Amino acid sequence: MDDNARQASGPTPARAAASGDVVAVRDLTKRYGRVEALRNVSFTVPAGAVTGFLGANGSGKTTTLRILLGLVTPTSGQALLRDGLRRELRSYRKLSDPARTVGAVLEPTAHPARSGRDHLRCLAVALGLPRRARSAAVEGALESVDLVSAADRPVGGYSLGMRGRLAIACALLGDPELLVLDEPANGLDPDGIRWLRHFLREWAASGRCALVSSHVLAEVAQTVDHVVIIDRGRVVLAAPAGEVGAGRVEVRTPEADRLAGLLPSLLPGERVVRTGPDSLRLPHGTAERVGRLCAGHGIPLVELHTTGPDLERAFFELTGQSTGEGR
Ligand SMILES: Nc1ncnc2c1ncn2[C@@H]1O[C@H](COP(=O)(O)OP(=O)(O)OP(=O)(O)O)[C@@H](O)[C@H]1O
Repeated sequence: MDDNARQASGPTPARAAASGDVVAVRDLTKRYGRVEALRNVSFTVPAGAVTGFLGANGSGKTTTLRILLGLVTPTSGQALLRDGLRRELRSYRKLSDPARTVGAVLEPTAHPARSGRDHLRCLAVALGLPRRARSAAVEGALESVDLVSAADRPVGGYSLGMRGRLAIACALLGDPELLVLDEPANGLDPDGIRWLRHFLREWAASGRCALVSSHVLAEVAQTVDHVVIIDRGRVVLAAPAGEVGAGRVEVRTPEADRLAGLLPSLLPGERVVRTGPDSLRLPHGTAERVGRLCAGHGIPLVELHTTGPDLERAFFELTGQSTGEGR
């Protein structure tokens, strides 16, 4: 499908931006026999934002999301959602209106012989949507994911991207405040990933929020406002995306010892990290001062460069992955 055509639609801008947290995960531990899938996992998901839930395969993302959705019981701890009607945090099973609170895609499934529209109609009944609201909910969801033109075709003939979009349409049916998507970019082509990013940005712009898991950081890095990074069942970072992986200045010189000795007095207060026998790392914004300092003291520079904020680098450092993994 033409990307511009896809971008013309998106979630309906309906709600005023909400505030506060819509998810609070507190001290979640889950053991499967000897396997400790989660240990003391805690994080929150803010309203009106896309939160990326990132980690390598087997790090505990799906287990966390399944607990959040009441599908798995934790060994200890809590996973709470803001109840759509009562505006207080509750476990999924105690929500007064689960479909309006959270729409989720964990494992997309649809009967291959059924059309996308029929699949959504059946689900609208199963969700208990009022009869008079069902048709509008189904058509609205189809429009939001750009599937109107393919809605009457059997799902068996859909591409992977179309199936992914149908799964998101299912999650939209109850008009939820929160979308929970487990690895939605899996198997998507670049066009499909672009569509997903745009969809999520529009979704957040309409005042709602999403919790999106991925083991491939590059798929979601441009889209997320907040990140929660999980590694081997433990949260290693939870922060606004802009604060993760702050930029820095890398310096390489055969006279690194001499430079390191001069820096504290000439750049007071700046943190200097010795990264190797001939290399140093300084905070973002120090490059010009370091360059002048080296020129003034006759210190030869082999390399002086600034890197921008880099979520990807932070992700790989925190999870101990090499940059080639998971791609
Ligand atoms: N039902 C289960 N029984 C036993 N072990 C399980 C079960 N479900 C998950 N695990 C284990 O818990 C750990 C976390 O798995 P989980 O599926 O939550 O990770 P994930 O981050 O979602 O990984 P992926 O990206 O591969 O889906 C893994 O070691 C996994 O093997």
